[in-house]
Amino acid sequence: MKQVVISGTGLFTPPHSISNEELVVAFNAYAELYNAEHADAIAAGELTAIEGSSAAFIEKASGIKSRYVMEKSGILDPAHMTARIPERADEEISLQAEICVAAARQALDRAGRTAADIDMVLVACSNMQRAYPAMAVEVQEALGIDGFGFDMNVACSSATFGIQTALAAVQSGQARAVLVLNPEITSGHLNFRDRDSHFIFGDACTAIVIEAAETATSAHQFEILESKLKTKFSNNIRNNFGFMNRFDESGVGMPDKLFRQQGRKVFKEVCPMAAEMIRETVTNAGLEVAQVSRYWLHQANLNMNLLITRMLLGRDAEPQEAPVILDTYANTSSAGSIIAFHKYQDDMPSGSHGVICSFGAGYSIGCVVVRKK
Ligand SMILES: CC(=O)SCCNC(=O)CCNC(=O)[C@H](O)C(C)(C)COP(=O)(O)OP(=O)(O)OC[C@H]1O[C@@H](n2cnc3c(N)ncnc32)[C@H](O)[C@@H]1OP(=O)(O)O
Repeated sequence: MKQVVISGTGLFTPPHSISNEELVVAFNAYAELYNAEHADAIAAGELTAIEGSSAAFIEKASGIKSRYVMEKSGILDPAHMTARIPERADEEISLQAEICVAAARQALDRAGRTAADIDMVLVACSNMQRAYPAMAVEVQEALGIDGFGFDMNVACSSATFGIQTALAAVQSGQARAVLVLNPEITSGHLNFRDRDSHFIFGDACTAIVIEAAETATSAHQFEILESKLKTKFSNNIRNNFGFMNRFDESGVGMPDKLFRQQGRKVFKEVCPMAAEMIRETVTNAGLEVAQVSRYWLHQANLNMNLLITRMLLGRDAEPQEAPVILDTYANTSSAGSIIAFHKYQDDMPSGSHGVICSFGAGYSIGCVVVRKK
């Protein structure tokens, strides 16, 4: 089988950061406004008052201290509680394509490649800005890539599913090199009025170049040794937003058209599945867990990652074994494990092994075992 490598990665980080403290001030002001506005109904027991949020709870429950967003003032306005980003004209590049291009240029540079070397563009993420044309085709045009592109959505596992799709395309000869992009503007699906989840997500975009090892020239190559995907249906992470919402207008814009989850159930069910998948994929690669020196895990929740590595290693992971980026980026959905991979790979010696693992809505789990060249 043809050897395939990840030859470069890129990261777009949005310009604005919001600390837990800032987010909580906005949420609590919103809660006060809501409670005052509905005081009579609350007193009559018809509505429940909204309780305040707390920065200490957020950090303890999730490990998140801050998050990056595309626009900050609207999110922190208690009377608005979502980003203010004007719609662009059809003639302008769309916002999601723009952040793809920024991340892609970095990844191409790092891979020592140009647009002329890429045959396929995959935009793989949780939320697409529009129904069509495919975001990947707009990115392809913006970068001047000949060939083809398409979009795919496997929620938080979109990047690893994208890597496997790219791997298959290179192995089959469909593409010499593939650009996989994960533009996560998660502030669009996050309900900033929901106390249980208003702190969870942040925005970012990652890019990955995948190509045949025999022609790769990059100084940052990771050979893909094995990749494994799994899905199992669950309603515990769900968002009912979609093109059929308008058929039942009473539901348009309701909270179920945004991200919602049963966080405790997700925690309990997904951690063992992820640990098992990693073990299986490492074994399929002809390795033992002890031979893996780095885990670039999905960055949803610090406690999940601590538990998964403990299940695998039988001890607590050292900080460098499972790098954390969710403290400053929060959960960036599919981009999270790739941000960790992008930021924490240069110190690895040639021949060392690592695992990229994502898990999320679906449920979906993707696991990729790599060896530093
Ligand atoms: C895999 C993915 O990417 S999906 C997206 C992210 N999903 C995940 O991270 C799934 C994993 N789940 C989790 O990490 C956790 O369930 C979290 C972080 C979401 C929530 O933490 P939990 O400890 O489970 O909080 P839980 O909802 O049970 O609430 C615990 C208490 O804190 C309170 N609480 C909830 N939100 C807040 C808040 N913002 N501020 C203060 N207190 C709060 C609750 O009212 C509850 O109080 P009680 O014990 O008096 O009833």
